[in-house]
Amino acid sequence: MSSHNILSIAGSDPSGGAGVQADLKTFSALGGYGMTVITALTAQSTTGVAGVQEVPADFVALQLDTLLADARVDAVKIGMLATPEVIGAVAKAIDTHRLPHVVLDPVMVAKSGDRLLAAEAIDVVRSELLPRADLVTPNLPEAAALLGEDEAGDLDAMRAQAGRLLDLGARRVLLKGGHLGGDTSTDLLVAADAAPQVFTAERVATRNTHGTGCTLSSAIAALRPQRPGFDAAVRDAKTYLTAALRHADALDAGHGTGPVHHFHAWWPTGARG
Ligand SMILES: Nc1ncnc2c1ncn2[C@@H]1O[C@H](COP(=O)(O)OP(=O)(O)OP(=O)(O)O)[C@@H](O)[C@H]1O
Ligand SMILES: Cc1ncc(CO)c(N)n1
Repeated sequence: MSSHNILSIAGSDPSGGAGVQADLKTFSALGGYGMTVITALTAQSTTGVAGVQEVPADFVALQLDTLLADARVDAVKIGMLATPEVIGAVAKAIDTHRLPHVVLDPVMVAKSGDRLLAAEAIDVVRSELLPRADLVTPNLPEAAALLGEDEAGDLDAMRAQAGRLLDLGARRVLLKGGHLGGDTSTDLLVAADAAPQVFTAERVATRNTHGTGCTLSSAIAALRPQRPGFDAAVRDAKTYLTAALRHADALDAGHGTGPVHHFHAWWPTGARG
């Protein structure tokens, strides 16, 4: 197979730092061919979200069915979903089209604090999407919201919460510890049928972290078809993200929380698979 088709189902971020724009840059940098189904437009910059225009669920379904009637998709990244109706349309497409390697980033709130998912939709993510995803990648606040618990404050609490997310029906969970602080940035991968794995990277000293979550989940989706399993895809995706964070300060894309840099000259060609 010459290339892999990677589908992003997500919202648009005009600043190019998050959403489908970040996803496409990531797919390209890692040797995938990117496709998109857009769930919402945001009016957004590095300083915040000024507005959200949701795409009607039947039009999300039409985008999915039109694309998937024609094209093979090798992995899927799901990001911003906005409404319960859109979640329903995406869940249906996963079943109807038997989508492979589904990576669910349960986006709820932007770095700026603005809501990207209706509060009443959290229950629907839990019941409709968690069991359909091959990997779900919550940050600490998202895991807490899905569980209806307080945020984990250390690695032990992360282990316990990741286990409870498996109990809710998730197949694999990558619980991202970026919000814990400290000198390192530690994420925990758990699955029902494998020992937990800890992925630790140096914490990059930058305020430009807009789109880290989008980038990580997209990198995992892009790499999964090129790797033997999710653990190898997560390991290499984290390496990619850390490098993209290291290059973030070279950009000049706004005055707030700037984006990470998908500059692939530094990504070793041999590692692209
Ligand atoms: N300064 C940093 N240096 C290195 N890695 C980081 C840094 N900040 C975050 N990360 C890593 O980036 C990934 C995503 O981080 P985080 O937990 O903050 O996700 P997020 O809140 O979902 O991001 P987003 O707001 O873009 O959705 C994780 O692997 C985390 O460990
Ligand atoms: C469209 C979009 N998706 C996801 C995020 C998460 O950071 C964002 N800020 N904007």
